[in-house]
Amino acid sequence: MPFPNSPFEDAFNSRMITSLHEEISDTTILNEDYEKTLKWLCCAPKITSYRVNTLKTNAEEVLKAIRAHISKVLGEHYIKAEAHPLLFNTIIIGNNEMESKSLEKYFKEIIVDVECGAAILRGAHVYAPGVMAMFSGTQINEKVSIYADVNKRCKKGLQKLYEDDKIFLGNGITRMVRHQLFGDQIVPRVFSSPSTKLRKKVGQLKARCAEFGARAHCFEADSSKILRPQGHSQTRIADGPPFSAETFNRVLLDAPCSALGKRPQLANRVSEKVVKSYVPLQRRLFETAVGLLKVNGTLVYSTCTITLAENEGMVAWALRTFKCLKLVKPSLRLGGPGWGGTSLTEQERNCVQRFGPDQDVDSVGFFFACFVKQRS
Ligand SMILES: C[S@@+](CC[C@H](N)C(=O)[O-])C[C@H]1O[C@@H](n2cnc3c(N)ncnc32)[C@H](O)[C@@H]1O
Repeated sequence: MPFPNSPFEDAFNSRMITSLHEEISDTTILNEDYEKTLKWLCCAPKITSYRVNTLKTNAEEVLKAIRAHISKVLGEHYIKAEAHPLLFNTIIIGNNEMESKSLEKYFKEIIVDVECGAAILRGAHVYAPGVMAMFSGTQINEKVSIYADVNKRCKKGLQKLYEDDKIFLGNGITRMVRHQLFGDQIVPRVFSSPSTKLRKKVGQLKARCAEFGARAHCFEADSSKILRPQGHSQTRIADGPPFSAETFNRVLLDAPCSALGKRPQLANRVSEKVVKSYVPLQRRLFETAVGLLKVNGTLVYSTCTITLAENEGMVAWALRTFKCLKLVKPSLRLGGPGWGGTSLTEQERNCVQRFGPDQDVDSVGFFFACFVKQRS
């Protein structure tokens, strides 16, 4: 089947994307723009950007190494790698534009889940846990065609032709056989608890910071509760949260969000309740962030979603709620203006940056806004 025009089911309430939290909005996003956005979400970005660690090397050196690797492995001019025209530490690698439509299809098929399918479309190899079905008798080093199970109905371990809707992703060569993928018996798996995982992540982050001579203080806390109530004595940052008001010069609130900007999304069955659950959390985190920020300090709010409520809606709410905040326009502009339909003026909509189908850079869908805290 062809790529879908929307990652959502027919019953999906499109107003979840274009309406505001609680308030009624009359968003000016046109139906055709909305449809274009949904189609854009289904396909993979045409580029992948990498930020070069300039403490270790520079973009030119990395670019040379990448180009040499590409030409050795895939042949000259197969994939383009370029320096970003405006960001000195960024490299852009183009997607292989070879049309999967023109590929020969093999008799033996591999069915993968939609998450694995999305990763493959971004250039990943097929990873074993994502495989749902493989013909019985498939040997190592066999040529196979790979499809995504777009309706999420394939039974794990299926060994014959999967007849439900499936999207052709490309061809590959098998490196494992069925019993390695699915096992002969059910093997219990031990999952680490979220806090074990988090501690491991924190340990890795600290080690990376130490490698570059940076001092990092990492704390495990609910960030909506890390502002010390007024009247309590000042503490040192190293002592951990809660922190006193006006402690930080800069705050990056890369907020938990509905992540609807992820690309590609072949099928997304997110519920209305889940999408709506983010704004209250984002508001609580925002309130803490403003409290922790010093006067003249900078706050950046960002999401990787496309909903009006979590993006322009949050900015409009923040400007109404915190009179000390001034929305500023970053000098570098790569994204487009914010959507209409909130109390933001046109000038304010031109201060935020929204990344959608109309930008020169074909990124994932995301949004950011930059504020400076003034003396109230
Ligand atoms: C968009 S991600 C941020 C990713 C991060 N900037 C990075 O580069 O790894 C949002 C993160 O917020 C975390 N989160 C969600 N609720 C939180 C809370 N109440 N306090 C602190 N972190 C929270 C999520 O676990 C998630 O890791």
